[in-house]
Amino acid sequence: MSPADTTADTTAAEQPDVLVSVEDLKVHFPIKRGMILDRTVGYVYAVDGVDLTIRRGETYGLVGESGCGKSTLGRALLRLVDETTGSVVFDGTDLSTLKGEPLRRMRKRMQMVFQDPLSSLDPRQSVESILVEGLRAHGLDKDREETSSRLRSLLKAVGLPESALRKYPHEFSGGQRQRIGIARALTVNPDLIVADEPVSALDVSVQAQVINLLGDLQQEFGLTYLVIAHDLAVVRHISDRVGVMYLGGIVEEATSDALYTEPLHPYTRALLSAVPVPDPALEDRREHILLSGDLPSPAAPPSGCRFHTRCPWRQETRCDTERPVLRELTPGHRVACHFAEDIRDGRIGRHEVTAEAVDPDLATGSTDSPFGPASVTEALDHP
Ligand SMILES: Nc1ncnc2c1ncn2[C@@H]1O[C@H](COP(=O)(O)OP(=O)(O)OP(=O)(O)O)[C@@H](O)[C@H]1O
Repeated sequence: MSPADTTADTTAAEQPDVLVSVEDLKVHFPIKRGMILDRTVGYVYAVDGVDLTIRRGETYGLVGESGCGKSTLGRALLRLVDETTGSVVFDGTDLSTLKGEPLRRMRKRMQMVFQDPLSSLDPRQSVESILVEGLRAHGLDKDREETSSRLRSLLKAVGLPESALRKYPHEFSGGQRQRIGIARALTVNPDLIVADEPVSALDVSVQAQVINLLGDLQQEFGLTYLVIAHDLAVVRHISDRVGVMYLGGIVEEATSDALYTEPLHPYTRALLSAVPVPDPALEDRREHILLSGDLPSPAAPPSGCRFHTRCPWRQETRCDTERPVLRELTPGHRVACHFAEDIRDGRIGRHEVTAEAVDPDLATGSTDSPFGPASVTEALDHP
């Protein structure tokens, strides 16, 4: 472990600017069979060893394919699902040590915004009663005057007129409904908001408005966000740092700029190469990595590196048997990949990367990144 790794790993929980610190978090759901005996016949390894810190006032974006464990991780941060092992420390308190009233008080500081505002809002309740319910759950609805002025200022903050209070969810557009969902999360003055696919059910133009709103509210209320999305463009816009998840683990984490301009993990590069770009000239020049095969089942994850079954850089034996650790390869940029580590540490010289190490049908290289694709392309072009 490099000195940089040690610093990042040991002091995260004690740093005053860290709001959430997750250590080796695992959430394994039992798979049950049998009508009477209800035997456990296996587990879904939804979250399988995640280390993560979120700083105060930061937006951390979490991306990955459907089923990789993003929502489960988000829910585990809020203790909406119990961890199997590992810890979630929120503002210095290990959440697993709390129950009853202390847990309820802590939960008030963490709220969730959901993907589909229509299904997350009760159609029989007016906006007023939806918002008051949020306050009531935490005993904040005692004073009528205060409640009413709080509701009005919340609506103003999310850009809805006061008349919205008397209406019902079906009377609003998708974007307006998401504004109501956000107002509901804000009723209790949270520190952290976990937004799970907050704009993926909305039209593109409305997505931008809601993303801007989240940014404005962050400034106004000093919020910290975990934004979960499968759309890399959404996360890029809104996030300070981004983590890429694959089969229960984070495989790469960096500032938004670094991740999008210098992705180091082959999975991240495959995801980015699938994002359409508007300029056809750029499209021809950029890297195209097609991943072979489907996402393996989280109930039977591959041994060693979880990504090895689809990886164009797979090193035989090592990647099949050793699980790479998320390490800092360049300052602030953490990657879990043997191949990327070997290049960084000079164990694989750029000139030594052979066609056998890179399946040319899968990875066709590019000239964009100085560390990743460029090194592979250079090596293939100059054996
Ligand atoms: N309560 C549960 N019981 C059993 N399995 C679960 C449960 N919740 C989630 N899973 C499984 O855990 C895995 C990860 O699911 P999760 O919803 O966290 O992924 P995701 O990346 O958020 O995907 P999506 O974007 O489709 O929601 C999936 O295989 C899912 O079926």
